[in-house]
Amino acid sequence: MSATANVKVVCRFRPPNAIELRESGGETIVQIDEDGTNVKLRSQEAMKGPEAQGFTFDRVFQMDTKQQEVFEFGVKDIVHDVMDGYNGTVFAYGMTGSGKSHTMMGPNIDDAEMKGIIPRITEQVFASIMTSPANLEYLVKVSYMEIYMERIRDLLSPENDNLPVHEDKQRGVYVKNLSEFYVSNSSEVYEIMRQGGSARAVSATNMNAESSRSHSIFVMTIQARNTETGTQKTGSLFLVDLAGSEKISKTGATGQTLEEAKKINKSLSALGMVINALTDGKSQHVPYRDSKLTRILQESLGGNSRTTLIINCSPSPYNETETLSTLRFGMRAKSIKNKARVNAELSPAELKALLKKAQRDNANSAAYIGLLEQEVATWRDGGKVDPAEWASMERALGLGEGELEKLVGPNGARSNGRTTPRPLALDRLSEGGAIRPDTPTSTALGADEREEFLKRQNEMEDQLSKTESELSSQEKVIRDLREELSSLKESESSALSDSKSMGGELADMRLQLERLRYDSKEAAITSDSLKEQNAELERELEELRRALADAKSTQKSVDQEGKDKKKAERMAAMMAGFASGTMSEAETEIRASLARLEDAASANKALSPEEVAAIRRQLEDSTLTVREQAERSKQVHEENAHLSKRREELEARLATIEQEYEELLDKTMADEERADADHVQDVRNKLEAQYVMKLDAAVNDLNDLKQQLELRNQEVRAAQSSIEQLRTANAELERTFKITTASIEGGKNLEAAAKDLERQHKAVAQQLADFDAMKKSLMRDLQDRCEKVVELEISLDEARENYRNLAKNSNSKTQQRKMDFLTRNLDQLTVVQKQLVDQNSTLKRDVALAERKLVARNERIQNLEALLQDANEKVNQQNAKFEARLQAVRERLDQARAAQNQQPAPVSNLNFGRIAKPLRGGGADGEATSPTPDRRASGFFARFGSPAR
Ligand SMILES: Nc1ncnc2c1ncn2[C@@H]1O[C@H](COP(=O)(O)OP(=O)(O)OP(=O)(O)O)[C@@H](O)[C@H]1O
Repeated sequence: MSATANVKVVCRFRPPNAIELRESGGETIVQIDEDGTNVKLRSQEAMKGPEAQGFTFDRVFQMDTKQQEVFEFGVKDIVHDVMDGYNGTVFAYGMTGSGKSHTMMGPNIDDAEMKGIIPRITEQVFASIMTSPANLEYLVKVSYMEIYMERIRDLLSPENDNLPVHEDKQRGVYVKNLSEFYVSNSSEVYEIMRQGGSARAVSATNMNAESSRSHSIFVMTIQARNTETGTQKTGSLFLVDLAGSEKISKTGATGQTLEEAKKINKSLSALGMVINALTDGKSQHVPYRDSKLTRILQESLGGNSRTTLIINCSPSPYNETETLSTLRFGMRAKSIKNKARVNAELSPAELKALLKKAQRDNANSAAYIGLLEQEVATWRDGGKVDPAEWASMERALGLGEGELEKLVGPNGARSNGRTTPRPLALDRLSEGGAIRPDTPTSTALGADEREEFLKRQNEMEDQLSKTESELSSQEKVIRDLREELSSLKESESSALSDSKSMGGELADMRLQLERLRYDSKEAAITSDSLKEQNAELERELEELRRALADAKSTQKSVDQEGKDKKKAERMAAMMAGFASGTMSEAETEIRASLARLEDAASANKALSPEEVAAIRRQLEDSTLTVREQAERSKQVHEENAHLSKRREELEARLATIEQEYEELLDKTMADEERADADHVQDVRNKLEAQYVMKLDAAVNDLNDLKQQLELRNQEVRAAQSSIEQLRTANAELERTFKITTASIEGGKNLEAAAKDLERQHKAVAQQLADFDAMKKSLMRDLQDRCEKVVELEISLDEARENYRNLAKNSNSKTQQRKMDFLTRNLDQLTVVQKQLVDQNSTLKRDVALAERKLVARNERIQNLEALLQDANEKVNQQNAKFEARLQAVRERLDQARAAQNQQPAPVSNLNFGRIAKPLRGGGADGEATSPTPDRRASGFFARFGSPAR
């Protein structure tokens, strides 16, 4: 039931790929002989030794070999073996991108032309079941796993990571907890392949856009049960797509891909070591346990398996080194010897027969032992036993000489020329029970010890796997955390850099703000200083004005002094005129009367009544005259009052004119200060015209007034002289009256006359006193008026002088100088004022500019502050996000920690394959010719009590 056979090795070259075409222009270095069994690379021609002849394999496939052809020659037979209860292995080996996956699975499992070996095997299995005898019932189950980063992962339940490898007496080496799906047709297998394939670890490298980063192992277990005999055979087919060996320099692997490459290369080198140990003929120990791959393939390499190795190679010189290495690997593997046997379980009847036989054998052995013990006892007692009497199985069984040999054959055990055959039933039993090859470690152990060893080993594997799982989940958590941390660090660093740049901007802005504030302050200071300068200049201007006004007032006071002098002179002249008045006629008459009275008195003679009457008349006349004069004086007084009023009006008008003149002059000066020299002349001309007009009017008024005053003066003078005359006449009369009084003392008539005269004299004296008082007041009044007239005349003269000065219009040198001085001053003032105005306007412009800038900068500052606020908000938001992410990471960490202690339940999207579906042989070799669904599933229905059976 067992047969030793070498590993079958086939070699397949693929067409050059794009990189090779680019690098080597499609050149190939492969020579395959006509038999299609030997391949020689170009470099081998120059070699010496065995490799110079090339490499010989069971078959070498050209670049254009079809998938079907590879299947037909390479693996089709294995399908039959597996269905007969043998284990089978097909595995593809080669550098990355050499076509392993293309060969094993194919680019598309639904493409009849391109589908690879695994789908074809699947179809072949179900086709074989269809053609197998009807008394055979099959159960087909599949598993799909990968070894990724030295961890076994169930591709049909990817959450089952890091599964442990176990070994026991019955099953040999197997993966514990690997999910198995019962399948009843190719479609279900394809579905499983698709699902498992989608879970595989694949990455793009420089050498292969879809590089397998794991070793994938598709396991198909076929259990065939003979429904008649109860015999059961189980064959497992391992379809292995190894990850490709790769040169890091070529694949450009980095990071995780580099880690994967390291693990891939390590496990492939472990495979190479196992093959070396198996083939060098010296090694006592085969290092199966050095990697998960070799551990799983333990049965396939040097064990209970019929194995085919497909080495995939590149034909291009670009990959010649790798191809040579692959070919050498294939050559070494070719010499591995496997001892495949049928994995059969005996039926109860067979077991019974065997038991019976064993019991019989046992009885024979007991008889033989009895004979031996007798012989031993004789020998021990010092006796001798004749050689013909020696105990033998033949004697124990009562057989004749040589009959036993005939019975057991030449292989029977011989001891000291005695045949001691091993019981056939035991052989058979031991064959059925010990179907697994012993592991190197356990070969030296007894059966019980070996079992104990395996049990212990499995426990340790479980622990190891658990620890590895924990470690890996810890590593995953750590990796995740590191990633989170790095992303958080990145975001933190970006936030920091943002914050820094914003801080920089903020600092810049603050600096700008500071500078602006400083500029603004400076501008304010400059503005203040300019204002001060302006005020200073205005003060200077004011002082100049004041100086000008002082000069004017000084001029005025000088003029006033001259004016006062002139006034005094004129007053003296005017008053002198009043002093030399002529006597009036009445005064003369009175004086004549008085003279007569005095004469009469001196002559001491009495006056005649005529003379008294004459004097009386004269007195009455003089009284009348005095009255008239008083009346006249009153009128003059009234007229004077009227004139005074008029004069006051004129004075007021003159004052107004002067004031206007002053204002005009000031205005002109101010205008002159502001206006150009041309304007000064215009204004001056206008002023002169106005002044001349007003002066003419004033002169006319003054002339009128003067004339009137002259008339009044004359009248006053006349009245004064009459009064004087009357006074003199009155005095004369008094004197005369005294004389008359004295002369009348002698006569009574005279006494009365004298009394009467006395009364008259008193009345006249009274009148004269009144007249004197009136005269005095008139004189005072007159003096006042004269003063005013003189003042008016002086004013008039001044006005005239001014007028003349103005009329001369700078003809006067003094005036010219004054004008020049004033013009210079005015020019200077104009220049200064212009400068000030310029400065002022420049300053105003600057201030306006600075204010505008200030406003703009304030706006910018506000904007920047708003930006800053935004940035702060963003930073806060980022911080909040960061916190939230940190919290999430913490939660995930907690969850991961909590999950560590819980074994995840297998999850699969596959909604079939969990219940065994036995398939009945199609009966092509038996009574039935065409399979029917009922027949195929008969076992299933039988098992679940279906009425179909
Ligand atoms: N015999 C062939 N004919 C045509 N194209 C092929 C052949 N063999 C491989 N290829 C193509 O070469 C590329 C690489 O093949 P594949 O992925 O099977 O390589 P691999 O050995 O599995 O690589 P890796 O070890 O990196 O997974 C694929 O695009 C595939 O279609």
